Amino acid sequence: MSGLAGVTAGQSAICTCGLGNGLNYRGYDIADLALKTDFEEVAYLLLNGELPNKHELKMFQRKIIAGRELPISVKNVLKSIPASSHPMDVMKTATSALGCIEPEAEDFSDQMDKITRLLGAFPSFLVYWHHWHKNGKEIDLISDETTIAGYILERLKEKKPLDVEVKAMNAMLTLYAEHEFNASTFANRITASTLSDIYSCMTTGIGTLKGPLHGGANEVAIKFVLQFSDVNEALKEVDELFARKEKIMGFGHRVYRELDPRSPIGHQLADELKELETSDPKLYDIAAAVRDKVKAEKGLPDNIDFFGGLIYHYMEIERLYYTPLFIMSRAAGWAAHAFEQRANNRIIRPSSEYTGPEPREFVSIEDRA
Ligand SMILES: CC(=O)SCCNC(=O)CCNC(=O)[C@H](O)C(C)(C)COP(=O)(O)OP(=O)(O)OC[C@H]1O[C@@H](n2cnc3c(N)ncnc32)[C@H](O)[C@@H]1OP(=O)(O)O
Ligand SMILES: O=C([O-])CC(=O)C(=O)O
Repeated sequence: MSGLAGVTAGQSAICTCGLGNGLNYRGYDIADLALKTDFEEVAYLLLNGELPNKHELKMFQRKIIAGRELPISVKNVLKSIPASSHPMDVMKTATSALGCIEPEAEDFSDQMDKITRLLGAFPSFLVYWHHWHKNGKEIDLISDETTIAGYILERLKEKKPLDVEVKAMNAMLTLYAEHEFNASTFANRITASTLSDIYSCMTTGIGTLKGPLHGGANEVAIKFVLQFSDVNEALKEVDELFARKEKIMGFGHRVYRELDPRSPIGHQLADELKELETSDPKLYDIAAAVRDKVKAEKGLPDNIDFFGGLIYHYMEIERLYYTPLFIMSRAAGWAAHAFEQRANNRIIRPSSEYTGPEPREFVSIEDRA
């Protein structure tokens, strides 16, 4: 039970990992959702329990679009965060700042409005901070672009994204949107169980997601792939890592011992993106060779983060922005779990097995050796 492995820590109707084809959101297969919907449909599904009809989707998208503009005080906070900060810390701080200015009602009656606003605001936090610090300019956050995927790409790169990029971004947002009791969702649920506000749930999730054993793995995975000039060099380094018993980020999973059902979709997206003029297809070959060797020799499957890093690299997105993109998607899952927890709440407070000293006499500081 180290790391709570195998412990069922509660009930949830949101997602199953390992049943059916491997991953379902509210009963729908991840492959259908990732390749046949926009992320907004998936976010709506997670938050409301059902897929939206056309009218419901339009209303939801409208609210997200309206959530893109930020209060001046949040913009000022973003300007004051140094360019050297980790973008995950930027996201966490901006989320807190917005929560100070637009707090959630104490009875949570506006919880759906608050998360819809945040789904609009999360991309704005990143693009506003990015352009202020990297290009010295204040970017206009208002846009008619209907999808979050298109908005992120258009505003980050300041040009119209290609269809293949928007398709891949939409799919990535969907693949990352929800994953049962993973560490960040569970942490967010604990915060919800104390009846804290939605911004605190989100910042809890962000802080937990940042670590390289969880969301931060994709940043490390692409760094690993980029250091090699060919497949042989990469495979030699894998042998050396095996010999030193070091972990390779983007491999292994607590739940999926054979296959992460998101990974084949990631392979397909990377395969499509490697054909872009700006892409280096050799990186795909290196990643695929490492994937096959680690699986064949250690039995470890690549998780979504291994090819996830490559997909974002092919879209020419800065490496340290990969995990912030994860927030923009997983926020829907976190909120669905926070709402579910609130609807049937008991504070989450497990027990620990004590391994410290037996009860003993107190010795005052004058008498201590
Ligand atoms: C979206 C996501 O968050 S997906 C996860 C992203 N994280 C990563 O990719 C980080 C790298 N992977 C890991 O650290 C782990 O596999 C985790 C954190 C994902 C899962 O941890 P656990 O369930 O505790 O895995 P566990 O430690 O039981 O691993 C089983 C065995 O595989 C080995 N192993 C697990 N992952 C890796 C890896 N990435 N590279 C090399 N060996 C590994 C472990 O050392 C262990 O070996 P042992 O039995 O000889 O001690
Ligand atoms: O479920 C986990 O432990 C990690 C993961 O893949 C995710 O959060 O998407």
